[in-house]
Amino acid sequence: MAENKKESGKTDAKEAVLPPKSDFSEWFNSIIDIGQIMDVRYPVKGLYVWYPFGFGIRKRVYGIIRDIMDNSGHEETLFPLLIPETEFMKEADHIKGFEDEVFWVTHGGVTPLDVRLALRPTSETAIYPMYKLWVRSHADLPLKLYQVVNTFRHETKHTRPLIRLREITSFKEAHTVHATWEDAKNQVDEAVGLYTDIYRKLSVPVLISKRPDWDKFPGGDYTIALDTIMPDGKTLQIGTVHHLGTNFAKTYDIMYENAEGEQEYVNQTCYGISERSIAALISVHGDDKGLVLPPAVAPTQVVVIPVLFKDTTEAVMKACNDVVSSLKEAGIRVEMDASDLRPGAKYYKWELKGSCLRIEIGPRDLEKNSAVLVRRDKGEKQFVSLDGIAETVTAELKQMGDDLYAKADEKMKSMITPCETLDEVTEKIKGGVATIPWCGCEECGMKIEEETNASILGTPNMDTEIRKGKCPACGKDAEQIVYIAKMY
Ligand SMILES: Nc1ncnc2c1ncn2[C@@H]1O[C@H](COS(=O)(=O)NC(=O)[C@@H](N)CS)[C@@H](O)[C@H]1O
Ligand SMILES: [Zn+2]
Repeated sequence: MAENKKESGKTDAKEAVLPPKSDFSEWFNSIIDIGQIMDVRYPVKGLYVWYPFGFGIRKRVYGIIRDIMDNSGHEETLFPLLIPETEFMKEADHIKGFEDEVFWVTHGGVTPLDVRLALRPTSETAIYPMYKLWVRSHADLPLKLYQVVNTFRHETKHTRPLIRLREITSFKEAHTVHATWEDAKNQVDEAVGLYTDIYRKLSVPVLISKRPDWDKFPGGDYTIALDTIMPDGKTLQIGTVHHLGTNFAKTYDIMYENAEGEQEYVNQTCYGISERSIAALISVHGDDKGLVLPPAVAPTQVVVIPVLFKDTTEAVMKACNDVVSSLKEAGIRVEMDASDLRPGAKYYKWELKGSCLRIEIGPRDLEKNSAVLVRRDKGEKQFVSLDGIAETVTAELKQMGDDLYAKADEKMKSMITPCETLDEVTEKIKGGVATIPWCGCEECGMKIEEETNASILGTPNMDTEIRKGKCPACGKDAEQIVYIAKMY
């Protein structure tokens, strides 16, 4: 699809002006549109349409996710979308957690269905009846499957593209089965590590915490969550890992014969990531000019722009074509922009689209066998030799991914403030995350959330965060701290 031709209905980049990133909410809504990520005009609330450019980012993000899942003993599969009410309504806590959110199919054509079918909000109740048929002995364990599907949740809170959808189009859910509680705990820890690796490849820093009991997954034992801090200081939950214990095994009667020949309930985990991963990378790295995409997921990593003058056009075009071919040979996603746009308009267009590097070549560069290279995140001009340009660019792209992570990680850490009183917390969560001691009892937790009008994300998953102090709700000695923030 030619970029500068006005597509039917698309907001032309020149017309719509991107608000400054400091007005994050408006910036995000605008970048989704003029950055050609998703079209929000689909006539069903909470459902959005991927533009091809946005889908190109999604394809690479989920390529990274699949690569990490496939190389850590998981197998990908696919379960049905529709779940019979009889199966869906089996696990009491799970039902309570999802009954307000589930969409039901009640008719086949004009014929009412004798059993209503749920559109999967998540797939435990589709998968676990099959796990009961598949798991027989400890030799079948561990079973580690995942799928990337669309799921449906009738979200009542404010829906938002990529952040809170009613059709979650990119729901990667893993469901594992183990012989013991300890094996499942080890899998939870492995999954947290895999998610951390995924987000490191997206250059997105994460806060890892154990959710308080009142916020764990419905039907689970405990939940470890990965959050990131968005530019407006609110946190976005971008991954969750749940230890399910034997809860679902007892509900769905999933048993295995142990080495002593006895029947035992299995222990399970499940863990999910959605297109919030894309919301996070767009939000954390973007700037006033538009998208800043980590090279690993940018549809166009390099744009080559010829600087043309009448008498040197042929030589410059040849040099540019040579650069494009050598970068393509090195596996780099490169485009040449030889359109008749003015150079300034070209820079604007490719900066908005988040291409990582711009290479300009004009007659003066040719005389020195060099080119001008400009990195999207830094903006400075570098003069590089045309010799070995593919190696130079490959190294620069790697460096950019590392630098984006380091910069975002430093920024996130600067947005976390240790506090002693709830008034301090209420102040600090306007621009980030507060930490405060907590005695660990639910009543105090509820009181802290109420007084600060914010959420307890949970206790840091790393022991490094131990800080002794007094629980602000009851004054007792507290051995742990909690993260508190406004959440999306
Ligand atoms: N409405 C939504 N829109 C976009 N992403 C969502 C939405 N609801 C949840 N998510 C994302 O999906 C992840 C997994 O969802 S969940 O409810 O926490 N966990 C599960 O459903 C478990 N079955 C693990 S797959 C969440 O961490 C969150 O990042
Ligand atoms: Zn307390």
